[in-house]
Amino acid sequence: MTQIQSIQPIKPIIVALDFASDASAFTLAEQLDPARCRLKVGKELFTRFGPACVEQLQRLGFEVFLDLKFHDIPNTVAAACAAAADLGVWMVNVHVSGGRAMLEAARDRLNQCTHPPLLIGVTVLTSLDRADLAAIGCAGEPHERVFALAQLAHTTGLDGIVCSPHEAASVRAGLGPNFRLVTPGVRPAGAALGDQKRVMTPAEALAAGADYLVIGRPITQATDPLSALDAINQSCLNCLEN
Ligand SMILES: O=c1ccn([C@@H]2O[C@H](COP(=O)(O)O)[C@@H](O)[C@H]2O)c(=O)[nH]1
Repeated sequence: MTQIQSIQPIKPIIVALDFASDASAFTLAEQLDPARCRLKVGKELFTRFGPACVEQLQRLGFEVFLDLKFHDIPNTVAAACAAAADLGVWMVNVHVSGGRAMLEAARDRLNQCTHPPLLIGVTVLTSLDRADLAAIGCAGEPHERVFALAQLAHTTGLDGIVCSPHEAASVRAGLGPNFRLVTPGVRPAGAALGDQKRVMTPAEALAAGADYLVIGRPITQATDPLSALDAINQSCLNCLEN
């Protein structure tokens, strides 16, 4: 398999802790190893349990991706990004469709922070296909819109984007090895897709140039989440070695 050049990290998996109970999230986190994965706190966990749950996961030694997908007027998004930096998270994200001024405001505010998190732009949600985009007035293929949004994120100084693995190779080729590609929409072969529409396996996503793979239910809903993560990590290792 040809490895597309990128800044592949040693631990590409970000486990999405989408739980309604903080006890369930922490029970899983306490079994996981911060040397082998990062964690993602999204809207459900954060809305129920707030910054305290992020701090508790960081105390366990994990780097946390705060996935709140900020999308608002520039002043509001910049302030929210500063709040995320104060929380000490590793990565934070905003919707690129919030526009140039919003992206620049977020970038400028984080540049003033001592330890800024990686600033990542969400392009086209992995649950959307061409028909879904058409229904919200966006003509064309998802990859075309992803690439246009990726270019805007790149020119406004973001550290990378969220896209599906399907767009990773073209964005990597167009925007170079240092632009971080974070891909949800990742499913081990045979796993249920759920609401994801633009999907690849972990090895395929890495081979396409993804840096970080966001994986939730295939790990968190598995009978044995640790074995599921180990198997995915092994498939990633095999891919990176080949
Ligand atoms: O385009 C996007 C952006 C974010 N997500 C988030 O990733 C995880 C995926 O979870 P799975 O259980 O592996 O489907 C979830 O937290 C989403 O909010 C995404 O899926 N697509």
